[in-house]
Amino acid sequence: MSVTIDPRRHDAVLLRLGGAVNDSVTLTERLQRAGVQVDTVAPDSSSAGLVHAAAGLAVRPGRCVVLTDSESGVTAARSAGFALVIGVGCDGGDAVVAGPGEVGVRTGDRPMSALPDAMAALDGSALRAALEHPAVFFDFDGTLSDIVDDPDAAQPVAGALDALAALATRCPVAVLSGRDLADVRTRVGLDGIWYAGSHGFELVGPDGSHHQNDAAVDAVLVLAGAAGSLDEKLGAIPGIMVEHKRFAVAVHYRNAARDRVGEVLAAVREAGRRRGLRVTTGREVIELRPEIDWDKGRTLRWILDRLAGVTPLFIGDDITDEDAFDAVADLEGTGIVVRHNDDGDRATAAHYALDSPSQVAEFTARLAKRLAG
Ligand SMILES: O=P(O)(O)OC[C@H]1O[C@H](O[C@H]2O[C@H](CO)[C@@H](O)[C@H](O)[C@H]2O)[C@H](O)[C@@H](O)[C@@H]1O
Repeated sequence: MSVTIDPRRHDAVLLRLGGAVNDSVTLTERLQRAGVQVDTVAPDSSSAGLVHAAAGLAVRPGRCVVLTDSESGVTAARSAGFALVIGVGCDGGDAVVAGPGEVGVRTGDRPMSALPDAMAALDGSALRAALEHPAVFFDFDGTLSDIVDDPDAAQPVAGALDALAALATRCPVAVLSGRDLADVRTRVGLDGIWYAGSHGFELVGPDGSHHQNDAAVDAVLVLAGAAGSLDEKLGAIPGIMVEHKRFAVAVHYRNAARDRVGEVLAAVREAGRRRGLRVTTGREVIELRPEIDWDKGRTLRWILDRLAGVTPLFIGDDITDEDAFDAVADLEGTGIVVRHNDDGDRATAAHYALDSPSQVAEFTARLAKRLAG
């Protein structure tokens, strides 16, 4: 089973190894070169010990990997909600490897803070070629809308809808959201653009045609069951909110006490394993989705296949937007990340950055003007 540590999702790796494990030094060097911290913990570290070690690196378990060669290590890491548990020759984790040499490390991303400013690139000549015939894709939360404590209160920032409407008269425009399709469509409310909900499992085209990923339909009932039991199990924890969407279940912990987050992450990961669902994470949220190779990157490609002669530009802020950044990079398009601090100065595959949803609205208005000639 191949497994890759991804600096966009993982800030650190804890090595909880009892036996002499070959290649752990080489893995440590590869991780450090990619900007991922590494620490060695005692081979009998408990859940609390692992959490303490992560805290010592100023890293949350939800963004930390544990590499362990014992079942007790797997159990300890899992029950504390660690992001990825890799077993060296032992089962029960998210992946099993024969040795650290088999663990891949993604390279080539940059911290958000190191990216050039997208507005300056638009005003100068850097984006000229890329924006000759663009199709522009937007994420919703954290991109068109400020992040707020109550997911139901999120609205597009001032100027965003006018700018989107102006842009849509000049080029294809799409909003690719993790929200339910009906939810994001209502919040944006513009006709004549593409909308994708639940990270792309369901879409509506500019002509109103509806599309869905048929392979995901079987998971709808499973997701409903998971939403119900997670609500029962976690709903009483102050600050936890379970959002049930047609093709996903999001468990929000933005408003929960920090010392309750580990058990929430662990419970959602366990539910995902038991029900054969995929687990993904976002800004103070952990989600279950159908176990299908489908995401915002695939969705962007699917839409592009139905448009002719355009170059994609994608603007997003979250980990789930990184799939779309990978896709646009592949397609020689442009990725713009909206900076934030929920995951520290995390790595991203985007090419440029903006500082806030208000800047996204301003960028979009300027782009619409530019395309109008
Ligand atoms: O892909 P997106 O359109 O960005 O959707 C991602 C998730 O956004 C929402 O949650 C996030 O925004 C909330 C409102 O600002 C915030 O309270 C929460 O902490 C964020 O995770 C939405 O509720 C989720 O369903 C989306 O998956």
